[in-house]
Amino acid sequence: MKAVVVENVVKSYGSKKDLVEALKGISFEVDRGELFGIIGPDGAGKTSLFRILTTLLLADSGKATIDEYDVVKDFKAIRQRVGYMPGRFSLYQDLTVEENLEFFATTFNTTIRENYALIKDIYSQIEPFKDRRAGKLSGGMKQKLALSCALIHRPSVLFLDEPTTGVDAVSRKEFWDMLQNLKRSGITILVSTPYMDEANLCDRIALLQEGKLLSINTPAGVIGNFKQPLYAAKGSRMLQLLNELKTFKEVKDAYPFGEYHHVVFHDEAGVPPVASYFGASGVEMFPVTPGIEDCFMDLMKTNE
Ligand SMILES: Nc1ncnc2c1ncn2[C@@H]1O[C@H](COP(=O)(O)OP(=O)(O)OP(=O)(O)O)[C@@H](O)[C@H]1O
Repeated sequence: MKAVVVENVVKSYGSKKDLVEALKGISFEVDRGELFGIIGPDGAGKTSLFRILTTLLLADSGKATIDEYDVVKDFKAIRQRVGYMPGRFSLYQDLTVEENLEFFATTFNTTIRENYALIKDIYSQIEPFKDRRAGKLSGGMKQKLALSCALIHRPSVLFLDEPTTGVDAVSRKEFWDMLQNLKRSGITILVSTPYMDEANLCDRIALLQEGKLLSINTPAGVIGNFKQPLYAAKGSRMLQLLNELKTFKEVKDAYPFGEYHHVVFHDEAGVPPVASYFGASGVEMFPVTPGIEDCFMDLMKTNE
């Protein structure tokens, strides 16, 4: 049984003149117990997709099921089965940590004690502050409380919409460690993120751009499909270098990447003439292994 099945889901907002096509026919499946990442920049359609799958928004067309329950017909059953941590902080700022958790537990007809074992690792880190109002917590602590609340009814499928956006690097790392532990307890997790480096921590990823899925694969599979030569380049005048690189017919794409530019060539034959031209003017250029971000850039370029 698949935990999530999405078939040709379409969602638009607005009307004719200012129509926004947020999802342009999305299809994918998620296996039970998988940690599945939806990777995409702002506005790609991640939130719309999650809201449809958690029964908070109706799609214009297409079909989706969670644990074989239909998101439209069986919305009540799905609400019992899914946990949802929305992108923006969704907790009651004026309630304390413990009151927030109790509120969510009561909504699902359960108690903190009944499911304490599931949230223990996460909740115990904020439990010393259980009398503090949620609005007074740090970003990382809010995130842990929101995750505890999304888990308190022991969901079968957990949806996390950009859980690490705006959270510091240490808390981000901790958060992903928590997800790996949750995965071990058998929960299916769908997590959206704009951070490419987090893609490597998922079992499989779907790359979403302007409402379209560009690729669905394991992180290694996505990288394995990148076959073109990729080089890093650095010179004394980086903007000029970037513009100049783009004028070569051998260069498929060039974009800033940290302190370097990444240069994608159409094929190996195109590398020597470009490398020797820039080598003569003191530009440093060497081959690099592609990462998810390079693959995403390339898929977007191809998709244009
Ligand atoms: N209620 C709405 N009315 C009109 N347009 C909307 C509405 N909600 C979303 N959109 C638009 O639909 C597109 C997809 O938005 P969505 O929030 O699903 O993407 P996202 O990947 O979650 O991005 P973000 O991280 O910025 O929320 C965007 O262009 C957004 O502006």
